[in-house]
Amino acid sequence: MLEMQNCNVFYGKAQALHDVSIIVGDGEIVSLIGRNGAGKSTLLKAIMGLNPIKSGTRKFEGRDVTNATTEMLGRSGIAFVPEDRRIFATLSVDENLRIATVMGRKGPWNLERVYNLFPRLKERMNSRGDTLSGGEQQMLAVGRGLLTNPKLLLLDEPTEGLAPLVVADLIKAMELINAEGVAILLVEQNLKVPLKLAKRQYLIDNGHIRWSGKTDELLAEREKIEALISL
Ligand SMILES: Nc1ncnc2c1ncn2[C@@H]1O[C@H](COP(=O)(O)OP(=O)(O)OP(=O)(O)O)[C@@H](O)[C@H]1O
Repeated sequence: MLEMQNCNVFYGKAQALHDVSIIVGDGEIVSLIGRNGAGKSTLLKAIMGLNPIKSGTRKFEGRDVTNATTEMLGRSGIAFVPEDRRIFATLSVDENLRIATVMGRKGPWNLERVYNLFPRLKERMNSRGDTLSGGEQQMLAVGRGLLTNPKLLLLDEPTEGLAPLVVADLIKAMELINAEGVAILLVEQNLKVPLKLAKRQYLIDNGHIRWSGKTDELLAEREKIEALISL
């Protein structure tokens, strides 16, 4: 579905991604793991067209979309849920969601289905964005992404800083979303959630993909991998 090949990304003169190649197959959940500052958000933004790719290629569903804009990539079916969630503080939960329905593609996800997936959002539908807990904000951000009816959802550290019970709810939600055929590229700093959800993993460090493989291969090399992400 998504194929990034030999991508190089710079901030000014500083190179943030070096020859990064990553593939997400149809309906797959793939994780991108790495410590603080490793280049995870930079790669998600490069996939979404928010960071220019200086050299390398981006393909989506077999088409070369290296030169596509963020809007074009969104219309093709990629949605990005950023780390800071970008909730509209003065709008209610319901208003935050309705705005996404205006921007979205046609498809199976609608307001009712998002409220079914996250009943807590329904309970809080009239609450302002700035009164939500971290977990509620994350649910809202994911719900908003879904309302664009993506084929691929890019999630930047969705469980960071959340209580274990909320993380468990989000894991269930991600499984349900994936069961509906939506592929997920999940960025996390530690292995906990990726090991539960993803069948394949990439490890990024200092802008380089240092390791990639199946989750059971990762488990066999767990100590080495944990050393790479915890330094
Ligand atoms: N807008 C920017 N301008 C300049 N340098 C940046 C910018 N954004 C990120 N960087 C640098 O690029 C490198 C990769 O940062 P990035 O945010 O992609 O890391 P990350 O793995 O997502 O980390 P985190 O877990 O902190 O979000 C870091 O050295 C960071 O300082």
